[in-house]
Amino acid sequence: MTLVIGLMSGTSVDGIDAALVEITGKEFDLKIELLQAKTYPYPNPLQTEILAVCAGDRRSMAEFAALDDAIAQVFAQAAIAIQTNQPQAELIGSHGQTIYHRPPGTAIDPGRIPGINPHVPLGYSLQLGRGALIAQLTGIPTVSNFRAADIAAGGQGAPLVTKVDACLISHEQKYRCIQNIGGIGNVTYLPPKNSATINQVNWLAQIQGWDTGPGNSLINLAVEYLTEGEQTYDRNGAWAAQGTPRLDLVETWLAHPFFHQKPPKSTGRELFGLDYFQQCLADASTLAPADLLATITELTVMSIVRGYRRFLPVQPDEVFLCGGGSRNQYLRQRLAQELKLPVFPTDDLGLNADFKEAIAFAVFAYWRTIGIPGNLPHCTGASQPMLLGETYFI
Ligand SMILES: Nc1ncnc2c1ncn2[C@@H]1O[C@H](COP(=O)(O)OP(=O)(O)OP(=O)(O)O)[C@@H](O)[C@H]1O
Ligand SMILES: CC(=O)N[C@H]1[C@@H]2OC[C@@H](O2)[C@@H](O)[C@@H]1O[C@H](C)C(=O)O
Repeated sequence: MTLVIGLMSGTSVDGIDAALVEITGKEFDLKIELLQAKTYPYPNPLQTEILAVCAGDRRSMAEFAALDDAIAQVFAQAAIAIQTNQPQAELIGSHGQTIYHRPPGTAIDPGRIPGINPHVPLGYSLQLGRGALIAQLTGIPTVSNFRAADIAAGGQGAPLVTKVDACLISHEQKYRCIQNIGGIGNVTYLPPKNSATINQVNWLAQIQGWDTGPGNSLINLAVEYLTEGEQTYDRNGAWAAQGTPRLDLVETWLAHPFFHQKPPKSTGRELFGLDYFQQCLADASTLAPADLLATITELTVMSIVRGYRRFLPVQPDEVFLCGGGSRNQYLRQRLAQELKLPVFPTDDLGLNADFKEAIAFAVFAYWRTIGIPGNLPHCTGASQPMLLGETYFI
């Protein structure tokens, strides 16, 4: 049994999810017990700084390094706090804060540096909150920078949780989808374990996972816009539920090439952030507030539904939600209606929907120390299974 802390802050940039877990087993016998879990909100000035940098504001390298260390400090504080009245953890797995994500095959600023080809064969993903400082401040060995190894092998570096989902919540007979609705959405498709013909390698090869597009990112931006910053999200989807989605606009927005691209695929705030929201707003300028929110929520719903129909070999028997969007009742209801399927939170499988990603990074750190690869290469597009993360000892 190993006691591990998982730390995650996602694309919503709302705070650090910390999970203290007991881990036993390895892959197919992997078991976790959640001892303590809490979200520690970012201090306001730090959140503002992160959002500004994510949105493309420029900083000097000295300021950038200071931001890296500021994030590491609040992650370390979260790791210390989550152990209150608990036994001391042996290991930390810290995802850090994604500041920038560029999938392979995409290049920016062509020709910005004369004589340099901007088209390189690898993607790029930057998470701040360096593990070295977290290890130093907590006195606990820390694994971080989990996406780099998958990207080095030609992969997207995301979504990574696919293999953790496979090991923890697949079913013997049923086809399951595990849908995360954070800032961005991502799905894990899990065929029944007994469908494997019949060894575990074949079963793993049938699993799929990709980023579905926006989760709550556009919904949050819409609420902030409509309330002039007074509110940051549509609690339980209550506001959207009062509106009617404009389906023609949803269809227009679904024409975006990302939704048509075959997996492996990943995305971030770079694609579904402020610029994209402003384009949506320009299309929807005449809509009443509730209709705007219903329409933007419908985009998340239909991007998920169409993705399943287009890319899955077999439609799921049941869908489980995680991430903050699993608490949006309107969104959940719309998904269930469109999919004509039961949709539950992963809590119903014994896996806390709010902390599943933090738990996953505890598992990745644990796998790193016992030498088990964390990625499913056919899902991320990497050439091979990779040990994920860099370990820092004190
Ligand atoms: N009760 C609720 N009703 C509606 N939406 C909610 C509720 N609780 C949380 N959310 C939404 O969930 C978001 C946070 O989700 P989560 O913490 O899963 O995101 P994240 O981890 O930052 O994202 P990602 O998975 O993309 O990295 C909030 O910003 C909000 O939009
Ligand atoms: C680059 C990055 O941080 N991606 C996140 C983000 O949030 C959801 C989705 O986009 C997913 O691809 C990923 O996180 C999860 C934990 C993953 O890698 O599986």
